[in-house]
Amino acid sequence: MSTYAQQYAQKLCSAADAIRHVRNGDTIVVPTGVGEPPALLTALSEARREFEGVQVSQILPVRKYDYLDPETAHHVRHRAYFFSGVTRPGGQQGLIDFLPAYFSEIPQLIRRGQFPADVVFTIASPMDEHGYFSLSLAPDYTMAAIEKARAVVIEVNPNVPFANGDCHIHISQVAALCESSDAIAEVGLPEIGPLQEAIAGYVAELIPDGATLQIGYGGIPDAVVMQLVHKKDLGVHTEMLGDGILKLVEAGAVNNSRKNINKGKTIATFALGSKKLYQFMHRNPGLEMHPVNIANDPYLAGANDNLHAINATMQVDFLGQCGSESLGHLPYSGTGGQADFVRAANRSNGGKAIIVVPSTAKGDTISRIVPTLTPGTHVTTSKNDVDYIITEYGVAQLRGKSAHQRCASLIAIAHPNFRDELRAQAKKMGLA
Ligand SMILES: CC(C)(COP(=O)(O)OP(=O)(O)OC[C@H]1O[C@@H](n2cnc3c(N)ncnc32)[C@H](O)[C@@H]1OP(=O)(O)O)[C@@H](O)C(=O)NCCC(=O)NCCS
Repeated sequence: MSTYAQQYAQKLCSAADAIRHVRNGDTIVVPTGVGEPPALLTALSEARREFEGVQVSQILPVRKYDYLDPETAHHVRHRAYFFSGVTRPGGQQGLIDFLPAYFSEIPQLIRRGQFPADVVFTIASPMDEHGYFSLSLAPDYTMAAIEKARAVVIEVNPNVPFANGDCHIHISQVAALCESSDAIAEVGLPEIGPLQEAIAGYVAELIPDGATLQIGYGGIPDAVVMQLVHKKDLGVHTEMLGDGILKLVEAGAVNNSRKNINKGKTIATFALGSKKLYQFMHRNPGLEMHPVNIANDPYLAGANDNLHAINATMQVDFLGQCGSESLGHLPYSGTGGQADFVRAANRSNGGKAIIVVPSTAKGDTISRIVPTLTPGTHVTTSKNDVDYIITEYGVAQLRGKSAHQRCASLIAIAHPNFRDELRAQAKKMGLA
């Protein structure tokens, strides 16, 4: 038996035993989305009443674990870097606190000790012959937390791909490990209707052959990629690797040949999609998974010419300020990498920062283009960063434009039912 295999055997235990590395008052850092380790979080949930003051910090939890029970929050409590469907109700009721940050800066906040990281719980691929595991599904802020943590506890699952990049941990760095074999959770592509198609059509017109893409989170960015399958020589430098990007690779639209950095490689920091996507990641020389301080760094991503960043928002005011993460004061998601990639695209030669938004919400009863953001709205993309806003009625290009010009361009792409009212408001505000 190799020394690595011996260490593996010594550290292997049940999930119930592995979680005993957690002490009262600890913060456990868990990777984004499907990087979460279900067996460890289930064991923590079962034993939660035996702990006091433990926090779990994560972006986008996928499964609903019992530790989220508000009755036991003084034992184990979630603290969100970004809300998902399972944590949003708790966030909106004030039961789950959140940590505002740019995704690219979470590793730095962890390294500086401003975001605590005492223990890491992560899913991992099986170990290779050199003693390494791949944290391919989400190296994001997890690699920084591993440097800082007292104990790294991993859940080894044969369904986790062994991907390339800076996403590996050695057996010598692991305090304990357990094994599981459940399928990795799958997240399908959203339904694409006429509205999504219309917005995606405008976006596709702005993207030239040879562009490098960042595709954001939400229904419309996914719809956009379907209209890019006939483009040529596209590159990918993104935060989230999803099935949309896989479709572009399969269609031959992506070859990364015209990137200025990481030529020939697709770059991402977490994956969320189908089993097929996870299999595509396995030992794929055309893909590298990197920590988010690399993947989302605006200077690095923006070193690629023609970087086109496509992200979604929920509300846009007359200056172009985007509220992409809350509904008024109620948290909905988080900043994620939106501002990172808007800034990256603004730095890139020939780049474009594109924000997509349906013109209305709630069955055409609410305009998403508004004179001022709803009080309490968290601003995700600022007026100085915003560039293209696209609705199903067209494109408003805002960067370099005055307040009056921005207001007129945004009203022109608002839903027709709201345009007169918005013009009247603009007059009152001295913007028309
Ligand atoms: C904005 C964001 C939440 C979009 O996700 P989405 O699922 O496409 O969001 P939707 O536009 O469908 O809106 C979500 C819900 O809020 C409602 N909503 C949106 N805007 C609204 C508004 N202005 N007023 C009232 N309700 C609104 C929608 O109706 C929808 O409700 P429903 O689920 O009951 O239908 C998501 O893109 C995000 O979190 N962005 C910030 C992070 C980011 O961009 N990261 C990029 C790198 S991956």
